[in-house]
Amino acid sequence: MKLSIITLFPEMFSAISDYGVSGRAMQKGLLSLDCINPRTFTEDRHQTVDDRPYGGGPGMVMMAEPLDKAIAEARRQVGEEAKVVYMSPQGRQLDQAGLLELAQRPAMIVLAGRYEGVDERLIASQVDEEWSIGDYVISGGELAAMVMIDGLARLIPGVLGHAQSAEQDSFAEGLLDCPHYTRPEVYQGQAVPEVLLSGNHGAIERWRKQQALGRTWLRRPELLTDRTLSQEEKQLLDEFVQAHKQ
Ligand SMILES: CN(C)c1cccc(CNc2ccc(C(N)=O)cn2)c1
Repeated sequence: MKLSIITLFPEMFSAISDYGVSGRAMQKGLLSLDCINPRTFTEDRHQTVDDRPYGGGPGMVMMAEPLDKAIAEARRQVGEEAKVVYMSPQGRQLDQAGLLELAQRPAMIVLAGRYEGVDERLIASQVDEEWSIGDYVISGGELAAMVMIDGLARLIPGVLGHAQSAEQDSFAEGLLDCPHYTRPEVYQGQAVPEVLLSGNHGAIERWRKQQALGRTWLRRPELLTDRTLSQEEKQLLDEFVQAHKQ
């Protein structure tokens, strides 16, 4: 996937280009990231990219023209058909299903706004989709863009080895994750659940599924209403609930 990011702070993106899964995806050429700074397209001495809001009110608004020119340059880089995505609290809430959709795209232009937002005329003329990482405001769209890019990077075929594969992500199944354990077998007097040491892969798979269902029921029951449970899953959850109520 070819990504072009419109941002006043390109250096921030080293956090995903220089580390981890997203960094490796870029090294493997499975993901490319290029940042374009709207300040490059200003003509005044102060390189002005923001100004006070019409109608008054706190803060500043990003001006349309430098962004328009930056997006035009981005289109030249990643192709005219790339969608322009704007990170904002007013956007569609990002979830694992949304990441799967985004990961299918060959290219994308991501607009990371600062201040109180962007001139609405730019949004109306250039933005295809608004996405939000959650119902809260942070100081800029950059961290939101990096969260989204990190999440979609691991879903790009070939990025994760089969050993880490994202298909088995519990969230890919609409459930919370099961508990995980590693050495030592006993830590501060707490032993690893016997089943995980049994080598019985069927029992281990059932236990993990039961734990994922049970923890979802305990912590995020609303996720279960959107999900039809198989007969076996219903049984596993009932067993968990009975044991929980003892
Ligand atoms: C209305 N307003 C303050 C605003 C509008 C647009 C961008 C920004 C930049 N900050 C962001 C960006 C995204 C998210 C998110 N939840 O994805 C949270 N904060 C702020």
